[in-house]
Amino acid sequence: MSESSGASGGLRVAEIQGRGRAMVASQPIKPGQIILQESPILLYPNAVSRVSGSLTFCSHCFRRIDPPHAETPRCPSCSHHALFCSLACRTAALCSSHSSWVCETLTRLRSSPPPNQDLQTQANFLIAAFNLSVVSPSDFQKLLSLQGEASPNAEAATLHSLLSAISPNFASLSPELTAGLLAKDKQNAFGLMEPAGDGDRSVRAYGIYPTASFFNHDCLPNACRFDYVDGSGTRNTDIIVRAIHDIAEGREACLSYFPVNWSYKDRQKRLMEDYGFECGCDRCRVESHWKDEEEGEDAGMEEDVDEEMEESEGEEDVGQDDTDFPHAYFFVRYLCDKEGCGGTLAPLPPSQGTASNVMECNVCGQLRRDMDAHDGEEEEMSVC
Ligand SMILES: C[S@@+](CC[C@H](N)C(=O)[O-])C[C@H]1O[C@@H](n2cnc3c(N)ncnc32)[C@H](O)[C@@H]1O
Repeated sequence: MSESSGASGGLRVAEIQGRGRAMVASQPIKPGQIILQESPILLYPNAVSRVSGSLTFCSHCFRRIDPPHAETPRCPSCSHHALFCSLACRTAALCSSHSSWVCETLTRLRSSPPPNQDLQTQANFLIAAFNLSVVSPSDFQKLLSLQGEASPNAEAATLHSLLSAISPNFASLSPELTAGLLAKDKQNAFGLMEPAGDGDRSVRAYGIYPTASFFNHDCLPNACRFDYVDGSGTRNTDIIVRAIHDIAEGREACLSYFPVNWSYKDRQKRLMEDYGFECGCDRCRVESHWKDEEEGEDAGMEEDVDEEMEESEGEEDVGQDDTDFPHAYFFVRYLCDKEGCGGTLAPLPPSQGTASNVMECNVCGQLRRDMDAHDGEEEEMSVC
Protein backbone atom coordinates (compact mmCIF):
# COMPACT_ATOMS: atom_id res chain seq x y z
CA MET A 1 0.00 0.00 0.00
CA SER A 2 1.48 3.39 -0.91
CA GLU A 3 0.16 6.76 0.20
CA SER A 4 -0.95 9.75 -1.87
CA SER A 5 -2.72 13.04 -1.12
CA GLY A 6 -4.73 13.47 2.08
CA ALA A 7 -8.49 13.11 2.53
CA SER A 8 -10.52 14.26 5.53
CA GLY A 9 -12.34 13.14 8.68
CA GLY A 10 -9.72 10.60 9.80
CA LEU A 11 -9.03 9.19 6.33
CA ARG A 12 -6.09 9.24 3.97
CA VAL A 13 -5.94 8.22 0.33
CA ALA A 14 -3.71 5.21 -0.29
CA GLU A 15 -2.92 3.06 -3.30
CA ILE A 16 -3.78 -0.62 -2.74
CA GLN A 17 -2.61 -3.21 -5.20
CA GLY A 18 -5.48 -4.55 -7.28
CA ARG A 19 -7.90 -1.88 -5.96
CA GLY A 20 -6.31 1.41 -7.06
CA ARG A 21 -6.76 4.43 -4.80
CA ALA A 22 -8.58 3.74 -1.57
CA MET A 23 -9.77 5.54 1.58
CA VAL A 24 -7.93 4.24 4.63
CA ALA A 25 -8.54 5.16 8.28
CA SER A 26 -5.62 7.25 9.57
CA GLN A 27 -6.99 6.97 13.13
CA PRO A 28 -9.65 4.85 14.87
CA ILE A 29 -13.11 5.85 13.61
CA LYS A 30 -16.23 5.69 15.76
CA PRO A 31 -19.68 4.43 14.67
CA GLY A 32 -21.60 7.27 13.03
CA GLN A 33 -18.55 9.49 12.66
CA ILE A 34 -18.66 11.73 9.58
CA ILE A 35 -15.63 10.67 7.60
CA LEU A 36 -16.32 12.87 4.58
CA GLN A 37 -18.55 15.81 3.72
CA GLU A 38 -18.00 17.07 0.21
CA SER A 39 -19.68 19.44 -2.26
CA PRO A 40 -20.06 18.38 -5.89
CA ILE A 41 -17.94 19.83 -8.70
CA LEU A 42 -20.73 19.07 -11.14
CA LEU A 43 -24.45 18.24 -10.97
CA TYR A 44 -26.88 17.29 -13.71
CA PRO A 45 -30.51 16.18 -13.84
CA ASN A 46 -31.69 12.62 -14.29
CA ALA A 47 -33.96 12.66 -17.36
CA VAL A 48 -35.44 9.32 -16.22
CA SER A 49 -36.51 10.69 -12.83
CA ARG A 50 -39.86 9.16 -11.94
CA VAL A 51 -41.16 12.34 -10.36
CA SER A 52 -39.38 15.08 -12.29
CA GLY A 53 -42.31 15.42 -14.73
CA SER A 54 -44.72 16.44 -11.98
CA LEU A 55 -42.41 18.34 -9.60
CA THR A 56 -40.11 21.26 -10.18
CA PHE A 57 -36.55 21.48 -8.94
CA CYS A 58 -34.07 24.30 -8.73
CA SER A 59 -31.93 24.10 -11.88
CA HIS A 60 -28.85 24.88 -9.81
CA CYS A 61 -29.13 23.03 -6.47
CA PHE A 62 -31.98 20.60 -7.28
CA ARG A 63 -33.98 21.54 -4.19
CA ARG A 64 -37.71 21.09 -4.70
CA ILE A 65 -39.62 24.29 -5.60
CA ASP A 66 -43.02 23.86 -4.07
CA PRO A 67 -44.93 25.05 -6.12
CA PRO A 68 -43.41 27.56 -8.58
CA HIS A 69 -45.22 30.92 -8.78
CA ALA A 70 -44.90 34.25 -10.60
CA GLU A 71 -42.08 35.43 -8.31
CA THR A 72 -40.00 32.26 -8.61
CA PRO A 73 -36.58 33.32 -9.99
CA ARG A 74 -36.06 32.17 -13.58
CA CYS A 75 -33.42 32.24 -16.28
CA PRO A 76 -33.95 35.48 -18.27
CA SER A 77 -33.54 33.54 -21.56
CA CYS A 78 -35.33 30.19 -21.07
CA SER A 79 -37.73 31.18 -18.31
CA HIS A 80 -40.03 28.14 -18.60
CA HIS A 81 -37.21 25.65 -18.37
CA ALA A 82 -34.77 26.92 -15.73
CA LEU A 83 -36.29 27.89 -12.39
CA PHE A 84 -34.34 28.59 -9.21
CA CYS A 85 -35.16 28.21 -5.54
CA SER A 86 -33.60 31.60 -4.69
CA LEU A 87 -32.02 34.67 -6.25
CA ALA A 88 -28.68 33.47 -4.86
CA CYS A 89 -29.00 30.19 -6.79
CA ARG A 90 -29.94 32.07 -9.95
CA THR A 91 -26.96 34.41 -9.62
CA ALA A 92 -24.60 31.51 -9.02
CA ALA A 93 -26.11 29.45 -11.85
CA LEU A 94 -25.91 32.15 -14.53
CA CYS A 95 -22.13 32.21 -14.26
CA SER A 96 -21.64 28.49 -13.65
CA SER A 97 -24.12 25.61 -14.08
CA HIS A 98 -26.55 27.57 -16.29
CA SER A 99 -24.11 29.72 -18.28
CA SER A 100 -25.34 31.24 -21.55
CA TRP A 101 -23.67 28.36 -23.44
CA VAL A 102 -25.53 25.75 -21.32
CA CYS A 103 -28.80 27.66 -21.77
CA GLU A 104 -28.42 27.82 -25.58
CA THR A 105 -27.27 24.21 -25.87
CA LEU A 106 -30.16 22.87 -23.74
CA THR A 107 -32.61 24.97 -25.76
CA ARG A 108 -31.30 23.48 -29.03
CA LEU A 109 -31.28 19.99 -27.53
CA ARG A 110 -35.00 20.32 -26.79
CA SER A 111 -35.58 20.76 -30.57
CA SER A 112 -33.50 17.67 -31.48
CA PRO A 113 -33.65 15.43 -28.41
CA PRO A 114 -31.66 12.20 -28.02
CA PRO A 115 -33.58 9.03 -28.97
CA ASN A 116 -34.18 7.92 -25.38
CA GLN A 117 -34.10 9.16 -21.78
CA ASP A 118 -30.87 7.36 -20.87
CA LEU A 119 -29.09 9.19 -23.67
CA GLN A 120 -30.78 12.42 -22.54
CA THR A 121 -29.29 11.94 -19.05
CA GLN A 122 -25.85 11.30 -20.56
CA ALA A 123 -26.25 14.39 -22.77
CA ASN A 124 -27.06 16.37 -19.61
CA PHE A 125 -23.79 15.10 -18.11
CA LEU A 126 -21.71 15.92 -21.22
CA ILE A 127 -23.13 19.45 -21.39
CA ALA A 128 -22.33 19.98 -17.68
CA ALA A 129 -18.84 18.49 -18.14
CA PHE A 130 -18.01 20.63 -21.18
CA ASN A 131 -19.28 23.68 -19.33
CA LEU A 132 -17.07 22.76 -16.35
CA SER A 133 -14.00 22.76 -18.63
CA VAL A 134 -14.78 26.43 -19.38
CA VAL A 135 -16.03 27.78 -16.02
CA SER A 136 -13.67 25.78 -13.78
CA PRO A 137 -10.72 24.18 -15.61
CA SER A 138 -9.21 22.94 -12.32
CA ASP A 139 -12.40 21.04 -11.45
CA PHE A 140 -12.48 19.66 -15.00
CA GLN A 141 -8.95 18.31 -14.41
CA LYS A 142 -10.24 16.61 -11.22
CA LEU A 143 -12.98 14.99 -13.30
CA LEU A 144 -10.41 13.79 -15.82
CA SER A 145 -8.27 12.32 -13.03
CA LEU A 146 -11.03 9.97 -11.86
CA GLN A 147 -11.05 6.26 -12.60
CA GLY A 148 -12.73 5.19 -15.85
CA GLU A 149 -11.42 4.50 -19.34
CA ALA A 150 -13.35 3.66 -22.49
CA SER A 151 -12.67 3.15 -26.13
CA PRO A 152 -15.05 4.89 -28.54
CA ASN A 153 -18.44 3.15 -28.61
CA ALA A 154 -21.81 3.54 -30.32
CA GLU A 155 -23.52 5.51 -27.51
CA ALA A 156 -20.63 7.93 -27.16
CA ALA A 157 -20.50 8.39 -30.97
CA THR A 158 -24.26 9.13 -31.10
CA LEU A 159 -23.97 11.71 -28.32
CA HIS A 160 -20.83 13.25 -29.77
CA SER A 161 -22.39 13.82 -33.19
CA LEU A 162 -25.70 15.04 -31.70
CA LEU A 163 -24.02 17.60 -29.42
CA SER A 164 -21.45 18.68 -32.05
CA ALA A 165 -24.33 19.35 -34.46
CA ILE A 166 -26.09 21.69 -32.03
CA SER A 167 -22.98 23.35 -30.60
CA PRO A 168 -19.79 23.84 -32.65
CA ASN A 169 -17.92 24.40 -29.33
CA PHE A 170 -18.69 20.83 -28.30
CA ALA A 171 -16.96 19.54 -31.45
CA SER A 172 -13.66 20.55 -29.81
CA LEU A 173 -14.09 17.47 -27.56
CA SER A 174 -12.92 14.43 -29.52
CA PRO A 175 -15.12 11.30 -29.72
CA GLU A 176 -12.44 9.55 -27.61
CA LEU A 177 -12.65 12.19 -24.86
CA THR A 178 -16.46 12.04 -25.00
CA ALA A 179 -16.32 8.27 -24.46
CA GLY A 180 -13.78 8.71 -21.65
CA LEU A 181 -15.92 11.29 -19.87
CA LEU A 182 -18.96 9.02 -20.07
CA ALA A 183 -16.92 6.16 -18.55
CA LYS A 184 -15.81 8.39 -15.68
CA ASP A 185 -19.40 9.41 -15.12
CA LYS A 186 -20.57 5.79 -15.04
CA GLN A 187 -17.96 4.78 -12.45
CA ASN A 188 -18.04 7.85 -10.26
CA ALA A 189 -21.40 9.65 -10.32
CA PHE A 190 -23.49 9.52 -7.13
CA GLY A 191 -27.27 9.76 -7.38
CA LEU A 192 -29.04 12.38 -5.28
CA MET A 193 -32.09 10.47 -4.19
CA GLU A 194 -35.68 11.59 -3.93
CA PRO A 195 -36.30 12.05 -0.20
CA ALA A 196 -38.40 9.53 1.69
CA GLY A 197 -42.13 9.54 1.16
CA ASP A 198 -42.11 10.03 -2.61
CA GLY A 199 -42.75 6.36 -3.36
CA ASP A 200 -40.17 4.17 -5.08
CA ARG A 201 -36.51 4.97 -4.80
CA SER A 202 -35.61 7.35 -7.59
CA VAL A 203 -32.61 9.49 -8.51
CA ARG A 204 -33.38 13.17 -8.95
CA ALA A 205 -29.94 14.28 -10.10
CA TYR A 206 -26.38 13.01 -10.28
CA GLY A 207 -23.25 14.58 -8.87
CA ILE A 208 -19.49 14.16 -9.20
CA TYR A 209 -17.66 14.27 -5.85
CA PRO A 210 -13.94 13.75 -6.52
CA THR A 211 -12.87 12.72 -3.02
CA ALA A 212 -15.89 10.47 -2.42
CA SER A 213 -14.93 8.78 -5.69
CA PHE A 214 -11.91 7.27 -3.94
CA PHE A 215 -14.11 4.95 -1.86
CA ASN A 216 -13.86 1.41 -3.13
CA HIS A 217 -16.74 -1.05 -2.98
CA ASP A 218 -17.40 -3.78 -0.42
CA CYS A 219 -20.54 -5.94 -0.34
CA LEU A 220 -20.49 -5.55 3.48
CA PRO A 221 -19.52 -1.89 3.70
CA ASN A 222 -18.26 -0.21 6.86
CA ALA A 223 -19.42 3.24 5.73
CA CYS A 224 -22.48 4.58 3.93
CA ARG A 225 -23.42 7.86 2.39
CA PHE A 226 -26.32 10.21 3.07
CA ASP A 227 -27.72 13.12 1.11
CA TYR A 228 -30.40 15.63 2.04
CA VAL A 229 -31.21 17.38 -1.23
CA ASP A 230 -34.34 19.10 0.11
CA GLY A 231 -32.58 20.12 3.31
CA SER A 232 -32.11 23.73 4.31
CA GLY A 233 -28.86 25.66 3.99
CA THR A 234 -26.55 26.21 1.07
CA ARG A 235 -24.90 22.78 1.15
CA ASN A 236 -27.96 20.63 0.38
CA THR A 237 -26.12 18.82 -2.42
CA ASP A 238 -23.20 17.74 -0.20
CA ILE A 239 -22.55 14.08 0.15
CA ILE A 240 -22.00 12.94 3.74
CA VAL A 241 -20.25 9.65 4.44
CA ARG A 242 -20.57 8.14 7.94
CA ALA A 243 -19.01 5.08 9.51
CA ILE A 244 -21.50 2.25 10.07
CA HIS A 245 -19.46 0.77 12.93
CA ASP A 246 -15.95 1.08 14.36
CA ILE A 247 -13.20 1.23 11.76
CA ALA A 248 -9.73 0.44 13.10
CA GLU A 249 -6.76 2.59 12.12
CA GLY A 250 -5.23 1.25 8.91
CA ARG A 251 -8.46 -0.43 7.71
CA GLU A 252 -9.98 0.58 4.38
CA ALA A 253 -13.31 2.43 4.52
CA CYS A 254 -15.64 1.14 1.79
CA LEU A 255 -19.13 1.90 0.51
CA SER A 256 -21.50 -0.47 -1.25
CA TYR A 257 -22.11 0.80 -4.79
CA PHE A 258 -25.73 -0.49 -4.66
CA PRO A 259 -28.23 -1.70 -2.03
CA VAL A 260 -26.59 -4.30 0.20
CA ASN A 261 -29.46 -6.79 -0.17
CA TRP A 262 -28.68 -7.58 -3.81
CA SER A 263 -27.97 -11.21 -4.65
CA TYR A 264 -24.44 -12.49 -5.34
CA LYS A 265 -25.19 -12.90 -9.06
CA ASP A 266 -26.60 -9.38 -9.44
CA ARG A 267 -23.74 -7.84 -7.49
CA GLN A 268 -21.06 -9.56 -9.54
CA LYS A 269 -22.84 -8.69 -12.78
CA ARG A 270 -23.08 -5.00 -11.93
CA LEU A 271 -19.50 -4.78 -10.66
CA MET A 272 -18.11 -6.44 -13.78
CA GLU A 273 -20.29 -4.58 -16.30
CA ASP A 274 -20.12 -1.09 -14.80
CA TYR A 275 -16.88 -1.13 -12.79
CA GLY A 276 -14.77 -3.78 -14.52
CA PHE A 277 -13.79 -5.95 -11.54
CA GLU A 278 -14.70 -9.23 -9.90
CA CYS A 279 -15.50 -8.73 -6.23
CA GLY A 280 -13.50 -10.94 -3.88
CA CYS A 281 -14.80 -9.52 -0.59
CA ASP A 282 -15.43 -11.80 2.42
CA ARG A 283 -19.13 -12.00 1.67
CA CYS A 284 -18.63 -12.86 -2.01
CA ARG A 285 -16.08 -15.54 -1.11
CA VAL A 286 -18.75 -17.25 1.02
CA GLU A 287 -21.66 -16.71 -1.35
CA SER A 288 -19.70 -17.92 -4.41
CA HIS A 289 -20.06 -21.43 -2.89
CA TRP A 290 -23.79 -21.19 -2.49
CA LYS A 291 -25.81 -23.37 -4.80
CA ASP A 292 -27.84 -21.56 -7.48
CA GLU A 293 -31.13 -22.37 -5.75
CA GLU A 294 -29.96 -20.55 -2.63
CA GLU A 295 -29.54 -17.43 -4.75
CA GLY A 296 -32.49 -15.22 -5.46
CA GLU A 297 -33.52 -11.63 -5.12
CA ASP A 298 -32.26 -10.45 -1.73
CA ALA A 299 -30.37 -13.74 -1.42
CA GLY A 300 -32.94 -15.05 1.07
CA MET A 301 -31.32 -12.98 3.80
CA GLU A 302 -34.37 -11.48 5.32
CA GLU A 303 -35.94 -14.88 6.11
CA ASP A 304 -32.81 -16.53 7.44
CA VAL A 305 -30.95 -13.91 9.35
CA ASP A 306 -32.66 -14.23 12.71
CA GLU A 307 -31.81 -17.91 12.97
CA GLU A 308 -28.26 -17.35 11.82
CA MET A 309 -27.76 -14.45 14.13
CA GLU A 310 -28.34 -16.55 17.21
CA GLU A 311 -25.17 -18.40 16.31
CA SER A 312 -23.18 -15.26 15.49
CA GLU A 313 -21.50 -13.25 18.20
CA GLY A 314 -20.44 -10.33 16.02
CA GLU A 315 -18.89 -9.53 12.68
CA GLU A 316 -15.35 -10.45 13.67
CA ASP A 317 -16.34 -13.73 15.37
CA VAL A 318 -18.61 -15.31 12.81
CA GLY A 319 -18.33 -18.93 11.76
CA GLN A 320 -16.31 -19.94 8.69
CA ASP A 321 -18.47 -22.71 7.27
CA ASP A 322 -18.90 -21.87 3.59
CA THR A 323 -22.43 -23.25 3.54
CA ASP A 324 -23.52 -20.87 6.34
CA PHE A 325 -24.30 -17.23 6.10
CA PRO A 326 -21.76 -15.84 8.53
CA HIS A 327 -22.58 -12.22 7.78
CA ALA A 328 -26.15 -12.44 9.06
CA TYR A 329 -25.34 -10.10 11.92
CA PHE A 330 -24.67 -7.27 9.48
CA PHE A 331 -28.14 -7.60 7.94
CA VAL A 332 -29.94 -7.76 11.26
CA ARG A 333 -28.23 -4.70 12.59
CA TYR A 334 -27.57 -2.52 9.54
CA LEU A 335 -30.16 -3.36 6.85
CA CYS A 336 -33.30 -1.20 7.04
CA ASP A 337 -36.29 -3.43 7.79
CA LYS A 338 -38.85 -1.15 6.14
CA GLU A 339 -40.47 -3.13 3.33
CA GLY A 340 -38.89 -2.52 -0.05
CA CYS A 341 -36.40 0.02 1.30
CA GLY A 342 -33.06 -1.81 1.07
CA GLY A 343 -31.26 1.09 2.77
CA THR A 344 -28.33 0.81 5.15
CA LEU A 345 -28.44 2.01 8.75
CA ALA A 346 -25.65 4.03 10.33
CA PRO A 347 -25.69 5.67 13.76
CA LEU A 348 -26.16 9.41 13.97
CA PRO A 349 -22.84 11.23 14.47
CA PRO A 350 -21.28 10.79 17.94
CA SER A 351 -21.83 13.58 20.41
CA GLN A 352 -18.89 14.69 22.58
CA GLY A 353 -17.04 11.50 21.73
CA THR A 354 -19.95 9.20 22.66
CA ALA A 355 -21.45 7.03 19.92
CA SER A 356 -25.16 7.59 19.26
CA ASN A 357 -27.63 4.75 19.81
CA VAL A 358 -29.96 6.14 17.12
CA MET A 359 -29.61 4.62 13.67
CA GLU A 360 -30.63 6.45 10.48
CA CYS A 361 -31.52 4.75 7.19
CA ASN A 362 -29.68 6.28 4.24
CA VAL A 363 -32.62 5.63 1.87
CA CYS A 364 -35.94 6.12 3.69
CA GLY A 365 -34.53 8.36 6.44
CA GLN A 366 -36.23 6.38 9.22
CA LEU A 367 -34.64 6.75 12.65
CA ARG A 368 -34.67 3.89 15.13
CA ARG A 369 -32.91 2.93 18.32
CA ASP A 370 -30.03 0.54 17.88
CA MET A 371 -31.32 -2.82 19.14
CA ASP A 372 -27.92 -3.86 20.46
CA ALA A 373 -27.46 -0.69 22.43
CA HIS A 374 -30.80 -1.27 24.18
CA ASP A 375 -30.90 -4.98 25.01
CA GLY A 376 -33.08 -5.84 22.07
CA GLU A 377 -35.54 -3.05 22.71
CA GLU A 378 -36.45 -1.53 19.37
CA GLU A 379 -38.41 1.64 19.00
CA GLU A 380 -39.33 3.65 15.93
CA MET A 381 -38.67 7.35 16.08
CA SER A 382 -40.02 10.18 14.00
CA VAL A 383 -37.90 11.37 11.11
CA CYS A 384 -36.09 14.68 11.75
C1 LIG B 1 -15.25 4.92 -7.81
S1 LIG B 1 -13.72 4.22 -8.21
C2 LIG B 1 -12.99 3.92 -6.66
C3 LIG B 1 -11.58 4.52 -6.59
C4 LIG B 1 -10.57 3.85 -7.48
N1 LIG B 1 -9.96 2.71 -6.80
C5 LIG B 1 -9.52 4.83 -7.94
O1 LIG B 1 -8.35 4.47 -7.96
O2 LIG B 1 -9.88 5.94 -8.32
C6 LIG B 1 -14.29 2.63 -8.74
C7 LIG B 1 -13.18 1.74 -9.27
O3 LIG B 1 -12.34 1.31 -8.21
C8 LIG B 1 -11.98 -0.06 -8.37
N2 LIG B 1 -12.57 -0.84 -7.26
C9 LIG B 1 -13.56 -0.43 -6.42
N3 LIG B 1 -13.84 -1.36 -5.50
C10 LIG B 1 -13.02 -2.40 -5.76
C11 LIG B 1 -12.85 -3.69 -5.16
N4 LIG B 1 -13.60 -4.08 -4.12
N5 LIG B 1 -11.91 -4.52 -5.69
C12 LIG B 1 -11.16 -4.14 -6.76
N6 LIG B 1 -11.29 -2.93 -7.37
C13 LIG B 1 -12.20 -2.08 -6.88
C14 LIG B 1 -12.54 -0.51 -9.70
O4 LIG B 1 -11.56 -0.29 -10.68
C15 LIG B 1 -13.69 0.48 -9.90
O5 LIG B 1 -14.01 0.65 -11.25
